[in-house]
Amino acid sequence: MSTTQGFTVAIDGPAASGKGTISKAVAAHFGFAHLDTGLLYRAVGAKVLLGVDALDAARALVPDDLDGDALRTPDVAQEASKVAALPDVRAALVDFQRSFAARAGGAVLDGRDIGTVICPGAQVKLFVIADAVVRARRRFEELSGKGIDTSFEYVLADVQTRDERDMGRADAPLRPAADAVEIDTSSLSIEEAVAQTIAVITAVMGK
Ligand SMILES: Nc1ncnc2c1ncn2[C@@H]1O[C@H](COP(=O)(O)OP(=O)(O)OP(=O)(O)O)[C@@H](O)[C@H]1O
Ligand SMILES: Nc1ccn([C@@H]2O[C@H](COP(=O)(O)O)[C@@H](O)[C@H]2O)c(=O)n1
Repeated sequence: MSTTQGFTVAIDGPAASGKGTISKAVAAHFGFAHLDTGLLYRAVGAKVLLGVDALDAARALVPDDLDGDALRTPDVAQEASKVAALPDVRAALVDFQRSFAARAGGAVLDGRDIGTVICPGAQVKLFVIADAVVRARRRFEELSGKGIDTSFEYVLADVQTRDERDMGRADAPLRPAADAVEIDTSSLSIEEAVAQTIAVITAVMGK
């Protein structure tokens, strides 16, 4: 393939599986733009916690709402996964994600339904998984490192509850696209996971 115009990499997977870390590194490697679509749902969830109606919040979302460590807490994550089960909220966020994917120069989007619903025509689809205890340990260490007061048990419960809700919802449930390549990061270093992903993308670009 001689151009990256409209080249889309869709990376889905359960909570804290490493998809954001991989996406950022891959975007930097290829010079693609990156959108962490979980931030859209987290931003809506954070507004709901402040008393705003979920659909109003989704419709009024602006890029500035997607910044800040305050969106990274387990409480906001839980609310994000509740609002993410509302079809109207999901529908309100589709155009923004598809416009991002279509931008010139290539794009990486990570989330839960990128390969199945948002960008079913993506040139590369990955499904990143890892053991739940490994994921919770990594996320707990990340949050502790940022000074966020939580416990491993609380983080594990957050990850497991969200996975169940995300897989069980009727609209755009978390699942791999039929043509997704699975990457299990349980016993991979970040460098190994990124290298595997770059190899998959490079192989597709060379076709
Ligand atoms: N292969 C790996 N080895 C060790 N730590 C990792 C690995 N991949 C990711 N991590 C760490 O695990 C944590 C979760 O990773 P990351 O934020 O990329 O997951 P995510 O799937 O994007 O999460 P979310 O569902 O919240 O969007 C981070 O602290 C990250 O540095
Ligand atoms: N494409 C997406 C992305 C995210 N969600 C929901 O948001 C929650 C938070 O996402 P993180 O990636 O930041 O963990 C997640 O649990 C999902 O409920 C989604 O539905 N679709």
